[in-house]
Amino acid sequence: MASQVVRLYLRVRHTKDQANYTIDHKTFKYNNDNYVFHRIFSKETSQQDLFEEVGRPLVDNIMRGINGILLAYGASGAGKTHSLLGDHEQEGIVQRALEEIFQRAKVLRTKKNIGVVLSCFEIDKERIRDLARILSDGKQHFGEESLEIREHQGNVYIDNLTITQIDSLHEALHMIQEGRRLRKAPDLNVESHSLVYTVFKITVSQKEMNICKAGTLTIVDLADSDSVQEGITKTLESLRHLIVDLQQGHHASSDESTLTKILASNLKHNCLTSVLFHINNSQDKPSHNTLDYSNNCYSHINNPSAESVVFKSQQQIMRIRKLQDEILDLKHQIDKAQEIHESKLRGFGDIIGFNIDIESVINGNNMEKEKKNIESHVNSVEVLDEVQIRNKRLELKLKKNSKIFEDLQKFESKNKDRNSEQIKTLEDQIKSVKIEIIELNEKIQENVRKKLNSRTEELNQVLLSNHMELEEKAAVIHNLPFTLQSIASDMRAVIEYKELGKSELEFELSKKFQQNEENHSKNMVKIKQESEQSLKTLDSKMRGFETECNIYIREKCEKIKRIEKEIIGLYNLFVDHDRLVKNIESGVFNHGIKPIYITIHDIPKPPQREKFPYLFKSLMTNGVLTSSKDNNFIKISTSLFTKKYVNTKKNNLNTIGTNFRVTFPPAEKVVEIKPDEIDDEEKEKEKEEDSSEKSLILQDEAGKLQQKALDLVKKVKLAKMTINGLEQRSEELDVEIKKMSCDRDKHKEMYTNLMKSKIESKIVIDSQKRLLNKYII
Ligand SMILES: Nc1ncnc2c1ncn2[C@@H]1O[C@H](COP(=O)(O)OP(=O)(O)OP(=O)(O)O)[C@@H](O)[C@H]1O
Repeated sequence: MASQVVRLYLRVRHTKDQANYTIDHKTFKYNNDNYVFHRIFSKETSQQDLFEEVGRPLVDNIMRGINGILLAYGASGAGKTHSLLGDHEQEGIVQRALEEIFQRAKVLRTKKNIGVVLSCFEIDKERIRDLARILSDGKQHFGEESLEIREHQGNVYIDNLTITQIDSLHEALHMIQEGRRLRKAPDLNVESHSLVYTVFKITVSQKEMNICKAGTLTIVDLADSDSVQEGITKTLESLRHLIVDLQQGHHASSDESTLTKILASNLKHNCLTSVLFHINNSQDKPSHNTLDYSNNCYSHINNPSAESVVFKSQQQIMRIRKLQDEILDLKHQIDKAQEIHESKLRGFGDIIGFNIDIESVINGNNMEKEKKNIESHVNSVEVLDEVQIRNKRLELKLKKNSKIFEDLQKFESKNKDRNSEQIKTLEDQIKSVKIEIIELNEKIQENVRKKLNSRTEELNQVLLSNHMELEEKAAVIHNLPFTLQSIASDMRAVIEYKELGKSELEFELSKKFQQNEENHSKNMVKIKQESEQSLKTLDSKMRGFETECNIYIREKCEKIKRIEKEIIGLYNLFVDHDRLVKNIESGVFNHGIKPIYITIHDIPKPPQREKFPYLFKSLMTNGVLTSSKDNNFIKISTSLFTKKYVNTKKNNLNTIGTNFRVTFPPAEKVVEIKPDEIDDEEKEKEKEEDSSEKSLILQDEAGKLQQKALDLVKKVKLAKMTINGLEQRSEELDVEIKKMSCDRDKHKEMYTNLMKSKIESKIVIDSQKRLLNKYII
């Protein structure tokens, strides 16, 4: 039966100085409770010390072919991963164990065939995820599917798990590093990997002659012990049962959880299980889960007899090996002694001339008979005494040796029974390893076959495509000289064309530039001239306006003066006229019935017409006065001339409103009223009326003049506006001139740009020339 040893350790992570608990080498005291461990590691314990105490015994065992399990237990952040994997400054137990294994393997490889295989996976809610799936492209991939646990002839194994043959420490560390990196979403959710178990499995196999032994070390970074997740508490509980069962020598029930099922494969054979509990003292109260759990385990394991089982069997193995060596040594000694004895007997027989039956002497069959025979023959010889003494000594030695031999045979047969059990277990182990190896081989072969097939297919395809490509390339190469020749000729043509184009371009550019310059200067001159001309015209126009205005104003002033004179004259006339009118009215119109005849010459119109040309003209145009063709009568139809000139016919006097129609009767019937007969008063009245009429006309005239003056002002304003417009235009012209100078600058810039592009195109042409030369070469 396989023997088991369980060791419990505690590592306390100190992040606080004061704590309400004390620790010593083996006991953790919290309030009144004592928790005992095989060893407690405090803050002073370095990673190396931890490895020496916890890791090295496990490494020693797997190098002897004894399995090992290391479980890191504790709340999240207590330091489980730190102990197992460490950080970039301080490596953990896993790396140090691998270092130790590879160091030992290096020494052992001179005598033995050593193989190290590594696998890492994690258990997340009872699902197994392979962390080290290395595909053909050599990259580490994250297997998403859950792997299955299978059993074959009592051996538990994970189907399809990547088991990597590791040849160097560097490879192993790289794989551990990758496995650690690939743990479930470590970057996205810091706490997520506290809920999964990370497992690293290291198997070291050794083969010497036909003897093969292998030991597997399974290292588990357990999930957060404080987690209330049902799956985790269940697994930890089943693990505790497993540990306790192992300690009590019961059959370990491993069906409860995935983890315990996996561990069971290690526990089938001799196994050393170490549980490293972790506590972080930053919490005011240490994690009771951890302490209670450890306490539960410890109460069952503190039984030294159990621990001694494995050591006893180890001692036995050592003792057996020692005894076997001793037996071989003794056998060798006996053979040597026999050889010496034989040669001496032969020498002695030669001396005494007696043929001794050496076989019988050695076998001791006829020892007594031979002795007597010898004694009877050599009694007389002194030498015989010496021979006898020697013989006796030899006899004694022989007896002693045969006794030892018997003892050894007895011991061997005794040990044989004990060894047979050990050998049986070893054989079992070898068988299981062999099966594993065969399965692995089969898997590897299948994988290799699949990969080979796919690779061959790929290669065939590649070959086919390469072949086609090569053929295409060959065709291209075949046509290359022609293509190159045509390219060369094309290039030559291009260069020639470009050179031509270049000179043409240069010529055109310089021509354009010159043209631009000329146009520009011409434009400038033209604009200048135009602007000067327009300014001059404006000036002359202004001057013309001014003189015109002056003349007009002068004329008008003269006119006004004349009108003033007229008004004065009219005023004088008015006085006479008024008097005349008054006379007429007093004589005839006061009652409106008396016929009055007025001869045409009484009307001052004809003589007045020349006298007051403006006034008459105005009266005529306004329809105030209308004369008949024969000048026989004058029609007065305006209110302005009410009661001024009245011609009456007998019984033919019409009065229409304030207007009077004056009709001149035929000559024979006209009663001539001579001017002398008209009263002075009437004359005065007439004059007055006339002058008022004239003054009105003059007023009217003055209004018109005013109107004209206003028109003139308007014209002046218009002229001013025109001047302003012209000024504006000249400003605009200034702006245009500026713009033109800007354009000139732009043209200059364009010219420089064109020159630049010319240089660039020259460079391109040169490079193409060079390329062409290359092609030609
Ligand atoms: N003894 C120690 N010395 C120095 N640093 C430590 C120690 N123990 C833990 N740490 C640091 O504390 C942090 C948390 O530790 P770690 O990740 O090992 O805890 P954990 O128990 O594995 O937590 P989880 O279960 O959440 O993964 C890490 O940064 C680690 O480097």
